[in-house]
Amino acid sequence: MASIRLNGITKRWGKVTGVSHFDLEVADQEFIVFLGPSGCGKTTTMRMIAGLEDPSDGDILIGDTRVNNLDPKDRDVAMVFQSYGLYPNLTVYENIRFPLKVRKVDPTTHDDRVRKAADMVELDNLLHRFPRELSGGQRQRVALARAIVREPNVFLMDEPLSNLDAKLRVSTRAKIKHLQHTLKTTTIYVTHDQIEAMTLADRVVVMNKGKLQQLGTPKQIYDTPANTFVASFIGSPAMNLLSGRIEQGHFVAGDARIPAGDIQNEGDITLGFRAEDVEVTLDNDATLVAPVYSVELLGDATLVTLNIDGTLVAAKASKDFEVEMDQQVGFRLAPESCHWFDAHTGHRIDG
Ligand SMILES: Nc1ncnc2c1ncn2[C@@H]1O[C@H](COP(=O)(O)OP(=O)(O)OP(=O)(O)O)[C@@H](O)[C@H]1O
Repeated sequence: MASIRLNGITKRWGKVTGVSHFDLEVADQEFIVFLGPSGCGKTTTMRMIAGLEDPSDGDILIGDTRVNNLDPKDRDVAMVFQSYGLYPNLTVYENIRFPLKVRKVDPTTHDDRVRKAADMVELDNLLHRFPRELSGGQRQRVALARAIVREPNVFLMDEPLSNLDAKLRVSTRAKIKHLQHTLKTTTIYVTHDQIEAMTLADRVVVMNKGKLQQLGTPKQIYDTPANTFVASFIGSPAMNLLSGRIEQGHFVAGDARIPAGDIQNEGDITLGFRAEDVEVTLDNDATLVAPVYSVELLGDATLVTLNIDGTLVAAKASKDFEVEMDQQVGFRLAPESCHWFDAHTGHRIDG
């Protein structure tokens, strides 16, 4: 078991900066997810922790050891990738056993360890098969078992679910969460899927353009996004963002006027609010009225998109809410559900 510390990690290739001054402390046994769009530096950061990439600046510590100069094999981390990386000519059993042979682990323990790891990912009756005889989900479970069998200090997982179909992704996600809970191995998991991040992580690291945007529990990131990037990246649908200004206690955008509560910042501002915090209504006394742009039945709710002065705004209504396209519907938003962001920097303003 181990903690991980990144102090001012930077990675440059010539003029390209992949990761910039990145600081992070991961507690022993913690499950950390790196989340961000393609190219934000998630994989590069993870590869530096694994030792597959040298940082241009900064220190990496696993436990109390500075590992910058250690080879990957000496860092005691096990990686699981999107592409499973299995040996096609070895059976499932031998694939799982492989890291034990490479590390010259006492051969008398191999059988026990392989079977235990296979059992954890429910592969115990497929041990004789070859990778070509397995489904994608089963192959990914072999890759997981091969990481587990080593009993490493740290798991590094890079988009391990990306090649699986939607249903398998959900069940394998639950398996990974359960495994980490059982094994209590410090884990860093890379994804661009915010649902994966929110469901798996103890804490999420949101990244953009090589920089850390916010570090927090899924709830902190969802409830108090640090800036408009995080606000627009987390949640499904993402937070609505409207540009406008504060005038006499109201947020004003075009003809729209929304009560703004206690916010003091007169002038340009960005208003953020979540779809589930909007009340759509057919009553006459709504804050404002706007035409319906689209209606989507989600099963447990109806997603109504309104066109507020050219900006599309998502609102979640009950599953029984019936409304037609282009119909005018009312919109209400409680001031306590408003998030405020600086119009220029995008940083959160606490009202
Ligand atoms: N060997 C390299 N040489 C130059 N630039 C690189 C190299 N590897 C990565 N980059 C750049 O560094 C940035 C971060 O890349 P990285 O692979 O870490 O992103 P990512 O967040 O993992 O993206 P994805 O989700 O697409 O895998 C990108 O702009 C990428 O083009």
